[in-house]
Amino acid sequence: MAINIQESTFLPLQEKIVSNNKIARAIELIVLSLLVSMLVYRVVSLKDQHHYLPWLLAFLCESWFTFIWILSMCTKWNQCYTITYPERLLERVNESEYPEVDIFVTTADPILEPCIITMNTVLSLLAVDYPTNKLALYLSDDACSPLTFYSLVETTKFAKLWVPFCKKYNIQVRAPFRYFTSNSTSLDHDSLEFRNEHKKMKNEYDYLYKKIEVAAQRPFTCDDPNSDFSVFCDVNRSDHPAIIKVVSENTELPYIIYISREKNPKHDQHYKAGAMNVLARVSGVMTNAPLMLNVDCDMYANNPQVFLHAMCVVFGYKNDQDCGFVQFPQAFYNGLKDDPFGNQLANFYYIMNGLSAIQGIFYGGSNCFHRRKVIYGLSPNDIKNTENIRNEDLHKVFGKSFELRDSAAQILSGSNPNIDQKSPSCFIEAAIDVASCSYEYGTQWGKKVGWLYGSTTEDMLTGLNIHGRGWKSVLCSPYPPPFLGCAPSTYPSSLAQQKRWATGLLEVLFTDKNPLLLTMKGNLWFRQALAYHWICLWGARSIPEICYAFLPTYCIITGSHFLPKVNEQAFIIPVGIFVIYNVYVLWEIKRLGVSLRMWWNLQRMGRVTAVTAWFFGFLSVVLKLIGLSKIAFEVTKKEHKPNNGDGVSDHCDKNASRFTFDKSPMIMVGVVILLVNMTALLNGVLKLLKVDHNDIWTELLGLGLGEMFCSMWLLLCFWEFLKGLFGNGKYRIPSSIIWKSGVLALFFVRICRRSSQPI
Ligand SMILES: O=c1ccn([C@@H]2O[C@H](COP(=O)(O)OP(=O)(O)O[C@H]3O[C@H](CO)[C@@H](O)[C@H](O)[C@H]3O)[C@@H](O)[C@H]2O)c(=O)[nH]1
Ligand SMILES: [Mn+2]
Repeated sequence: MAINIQESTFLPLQEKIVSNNKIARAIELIVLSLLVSMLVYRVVSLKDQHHYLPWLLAFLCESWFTFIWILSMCTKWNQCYTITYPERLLERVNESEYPEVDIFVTTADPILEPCIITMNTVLSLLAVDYPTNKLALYLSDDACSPLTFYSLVETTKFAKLWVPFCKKYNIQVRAPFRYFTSNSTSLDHDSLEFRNEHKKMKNEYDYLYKKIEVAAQRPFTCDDPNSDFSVFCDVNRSDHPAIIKVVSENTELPYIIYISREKNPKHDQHYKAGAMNVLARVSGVMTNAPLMLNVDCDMYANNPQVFLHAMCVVFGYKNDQDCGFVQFPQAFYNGLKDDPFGNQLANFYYIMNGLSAIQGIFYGGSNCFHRRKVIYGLSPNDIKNTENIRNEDLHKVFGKSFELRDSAAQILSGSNPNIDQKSPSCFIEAAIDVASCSYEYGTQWGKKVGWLYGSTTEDMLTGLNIHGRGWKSVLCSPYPPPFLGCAPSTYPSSLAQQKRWATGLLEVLFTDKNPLLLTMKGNLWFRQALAYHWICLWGARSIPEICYAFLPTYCIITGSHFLPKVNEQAFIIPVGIFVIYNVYVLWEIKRLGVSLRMWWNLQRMGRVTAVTAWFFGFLSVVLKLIGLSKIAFEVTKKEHKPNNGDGVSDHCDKNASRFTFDKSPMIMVGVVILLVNMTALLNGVLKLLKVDHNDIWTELLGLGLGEMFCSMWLLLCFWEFLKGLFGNGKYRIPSSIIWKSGVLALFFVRICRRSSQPI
């Protein structure tokens, strides 16, 4: 794929900009030294304590927090980002030299992931600024739904109008459901012709929308055995043969192929990773493009130049090694104001730019351009001669399909992959073969090649493995945001997502791709390994967070201390940490141009998520490790609000950011923390009321101001839960959960009381 660009005579296609990070580093070092002082203080003053337990626990938790602080500091130490210049690419590289790209879209459930959303993603990708004949779009449908197939067929018809329309008028937003909302349709073209065509497009889209909506409401009939839909008759989504259909081979559009891989309850399906591997193989057989882009079904292309930006990175380095994959950020179009559930990833900014200064951004599962050879397991500089690749070896790695072995050999040897100009439908049989359940047995799929199995965050594991082989990766964040998706819009779905992430991330550490192993045995950089630990330990962080959250109440109830008293000099240390840390995070967030409210939400959700979703993630990994349960990939619900012209309906809905609750036990620890803190505060206040005015200061000191403050802070963090105790309908925490938590809270209080009695 290398093209001859004499770098010296041309301006670069991409540039790495290093940003000044001195102030942030200084503050982080100050916080670190305070954390260390706190630990030292704890060791030194342990002998003066009457109650060892809280002191010891606090010491352990704070050691852990310090460790996490060091991980994040190392990740964020240098900050840089990449900018790309597509106009230079257009000037310099002839369209015919652009590499082919296979586009993968995955969907798993037409109800949780409404077809119309997936189809908008498909349309936005079909219409990108890139030569049509270089693209093939594969839609993987894990639900084996005739509705999805039908929608794709109908969408293809609409695309024949939509794609030329977008290109002719250089439309900026090419997902119709976003385009036809009043705020994005600025009608930049004023001509009568444009207005007519615009109107026509709107009607056609509405028609498509109706058709899909109507089809969703009635079951598919099996009257005509010759119809395209007959294969879907009475199909059981978890037990059916592979269905692969070439929906379009017309040259006006990219190739469009529908895939529903074979499913059989006897075989592990490996969820999304399994789907991705089938996509890799089927596309390998059919089009074998050297690059592949993968997106989640809700991540539509919001910037029509996104492929050009990606090519700037692909062509922008002399060495392929510098760019194993190009990741675009995950941003959301339905993001609620101020991110009440803390799931829009804004606070990742500095971590991401920090990674860019190490080995490169993590693979995020969507919005990523991969090199096929990297996915096929090559290491940098590991281009094989075709003669060296023995057929037997290929067999062991890629499986028995001749077509796939041939195409893989082309990729591995770096020879021009497009010798074969046959159309995809010539390979249906071969494609069905490689989409079968048993195909992977005895091969390296999921182990060394393709998307790796063993974690529900297959993205993290796969990316880690790529970095482990010594590839670097690039984060590219052009404006407007290249992809926009659907963030979970309710608290329960956000919880489920966070739990899946915490589970999958922690699972990564227990595979043979553990970052430390890869640093020792492979080519993962040490600091990159630290960064991987920072993210993979999310689930484990729940334990110290929970312990720490119980300390203030324990101390208040038992009359003991886990923080220095106000009249001690050391009191300044925790106060310093608290103040500096919070002001620092606020400053970080402010620099991103977001509100104070968002800062509060993120900091609050940091506590809440850790003790709820992350804790359950931790538990599921423990259960898996001791062999008691298996982990499933629960798809998050994508909301499609039919826009009635305003397009911003969710933002106007005042209740959208209110917490709703379902029966999930995940929030239980949070409720217990809330209840015990309320008890402790009440306890403290009652004690104060009883004492004499003159003694109030001594009493306050005795109670421990630090502990009282922590307790109050926690109450504020769990404020939404407090509202949930008294809310109505879906805004109320289910009584069963309140009762169970109440019992646990009482139990805790009793233990505290008992341990405070003299033995
Ligand atoms: O059995 C499955 C399960 C899921 N999916 C697809 O996987 C994608 C991601 O699922 P989603 O429920 O949207 O998960 P998110 O948490 O939003 O996704 C993030 O986190 C996942 C790992 O947990 C990554 O796989 C995703 O790429 C990343 O965007 C969707 O397109 C699904 O259709 C499948 O194809 N088959
Ligand atoms: Mn998603």
